[in-house]
Amino acid sequence: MAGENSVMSAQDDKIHVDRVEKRYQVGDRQILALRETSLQVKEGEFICLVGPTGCGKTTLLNMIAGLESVTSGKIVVSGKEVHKPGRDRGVVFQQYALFPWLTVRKNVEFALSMRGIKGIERSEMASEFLSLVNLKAFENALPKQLSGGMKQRVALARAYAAQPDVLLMDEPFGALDADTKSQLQEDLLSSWRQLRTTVIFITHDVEEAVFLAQRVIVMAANPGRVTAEVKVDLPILRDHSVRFSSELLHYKNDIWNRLHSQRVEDGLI
Ligand SMILES: Nc1ncnc2c1ncn2[C@@H]1O[C@H](COP(=O)(O)OP(=O)(O)OP(=O)(O)O)[C@@H](O)[C@H]1O
Repeated sequence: MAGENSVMSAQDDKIHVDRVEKRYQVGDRQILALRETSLQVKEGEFICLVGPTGCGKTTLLNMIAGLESVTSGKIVVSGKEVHKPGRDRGVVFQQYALFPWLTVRKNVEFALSMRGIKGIERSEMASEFLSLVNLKAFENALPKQLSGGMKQRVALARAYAAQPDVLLMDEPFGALDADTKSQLQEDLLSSWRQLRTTVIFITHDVEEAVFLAQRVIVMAANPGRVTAEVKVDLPILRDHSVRFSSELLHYKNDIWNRLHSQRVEDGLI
């Protein structure tokens, strides 16, 4: 792995993906979805995974979530080997997995109930998380009355309310228009600065990856693998001005070039 930031001590790691491989059997064919892959993520770090379709981003995320098993190697989160899903790891998908029969507030309160929080405390905490994603005014609406961006905000509030140690996000803003997407990116960063959850975020959008991440993991397909890590040294406070800065453009071009040269090297173009 061409890692600029791969020297990290094991005790700093919140997530340690250790020589993990994933194979799927499809009929009499074996698919190597992820070739031996290692990755370390520090507590409170925000990393993005980028790469072409089929490079194993979702597979890797699902294995960290415990939704998929590893074929070999191991994944350790907070010092414990992952064998199944757990409340320490929250997942946010592209499709907002909300309960359609519950109001916005009840959707968020549900996550708090799962943590055993009841009564006034639950109600107050739900209000805080709804304010965090700017949805207080819509707390009594049902999901079907909301736009895509608003539904995704509810999904975020619910994920935050579950207070996972690790937030795993699979293209959560992929289906949104550009304006809503930028707003949600800025909101996500501002919530992350407050909550300091460890985040792994998948995206196809290189600009989104650079804007959000402290480190971008670049992947390639056939077989799925990590080909580079790029440390993003942009200010921790990233607003609109950072989005159009020459520094961001520099990182964006660097990652584009890496993705492009990998495709050339793999004989795909
Ligand atoms: N359940 C499955 N059974 C068989 N093959 C699978 C399964 N899930 C994923 N794959 C294969 O594993 C490889 C990696 O898939 P994965 O969905 O992880 O890629 P991805 O990088 O997330 O792609 P995309 O960007 O299109 O979402 C692909 O070749 C895919 O076809």
